[in-house]
Amino acid sequence: QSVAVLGAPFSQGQKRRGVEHGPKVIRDAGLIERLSGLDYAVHDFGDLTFHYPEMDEPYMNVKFPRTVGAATKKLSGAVSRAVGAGHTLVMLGGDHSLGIGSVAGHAQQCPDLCVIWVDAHADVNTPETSPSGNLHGQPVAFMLKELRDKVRRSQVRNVEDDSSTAVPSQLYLFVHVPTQVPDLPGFSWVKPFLSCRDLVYIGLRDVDPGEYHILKNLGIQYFTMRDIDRLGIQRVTEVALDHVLARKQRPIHLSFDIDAFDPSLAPATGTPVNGGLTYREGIYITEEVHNTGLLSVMDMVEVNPVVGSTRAAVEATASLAVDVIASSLGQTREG
Ligand SMILES: CN[C@](CCCC[B-](O)(O)O)(CCN1CCCCC1)C(=O)O
Ligand SMILES: [Mn+2]
Ligand SMILES: [Mn+2]
Ligand SMILES: [Mn+2]
Repeated sequence: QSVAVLGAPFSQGQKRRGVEHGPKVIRDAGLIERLSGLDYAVHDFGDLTFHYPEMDEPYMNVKFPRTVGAATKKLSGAVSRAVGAGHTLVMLGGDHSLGIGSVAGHAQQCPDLCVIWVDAHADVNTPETSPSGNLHGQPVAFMLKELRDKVRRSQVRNVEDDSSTAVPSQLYLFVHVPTQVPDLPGFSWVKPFLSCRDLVYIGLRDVDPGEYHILKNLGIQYFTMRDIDRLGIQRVTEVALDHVLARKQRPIHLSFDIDAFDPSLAPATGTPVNGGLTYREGIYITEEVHNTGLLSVMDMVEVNPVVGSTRAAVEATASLAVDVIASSLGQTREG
């Protein structure tokens, strides 16, 4: 089994500088060595380079749409090629807007994939619902088929009129559900590919009102930190995995935002939220994902060394990221 590592030093999905240095600090924390120790053939693809369009004015209050669209398009090609070459892929961010490219590229190779989104946030704002306009809070919205134009047909009953000529019974009534994700400049390449039943969240604790409505209206399965308090991590992980795998075993895309952890463990991140995963809870999730034998691509995003207040804080966050990746790929606590 071979593992590929791909860095995506990208930060335009949010405002804070520094998250583009995520790949470097995670590598500096010994990622390649740790993976080599797990008897994988490890291929380090290095870091992508992104080209920044000169003009990239906000569109509908969305920041840097063309830059994010171009970066995620490039990432999707690289991810598709790596998966197509038979690698299990680790994508190092960079901010979570990269998830659009990572999951889209994976879906090109594995259209029946499921997504496990471990995060303090749902990242499912649309350009209309986003309070910030930052695209790292919107990636999931661009993946979901249920958030795009839907033409629904409902057959109109056959109506006889007095001239006894029946109205053609094939008269259709087109109901046009308003698009919730408009076409952004730079995003024309993104065709929605994921059904909301193939997605599950773990770790939510900071969800915007618009996101909450989307989660509820679409019936998306999610487990908040309160659910973990009530049910415990074992039950939450079991039900979450069952939700996406019971019907059908298929490749897993694990998109892991380091801010899923409590800020005391992962301080070097752009949008920290109190009351996050303990070390053991996070590691348990990744052990269970590994044990499915179905992990195909994982993202490790939002490590921002500039936000970390001290070197120790940065190193603790980067080291945690390495532990999460190694555990997802089979490192065990039992030897
Ligand atoms: C919760 N939604 C936020 C954060 C998105 C975090 C992205 B991630 O990749 O780190 O998960 C925050 C919106 N709030 C900002 C502060 C005021 C209230 C709204 C957004 O900007 O959409
Ligand atoms: Mn995120
Ligand atoms: Mn987050
Ligand atoms: Mn973030």
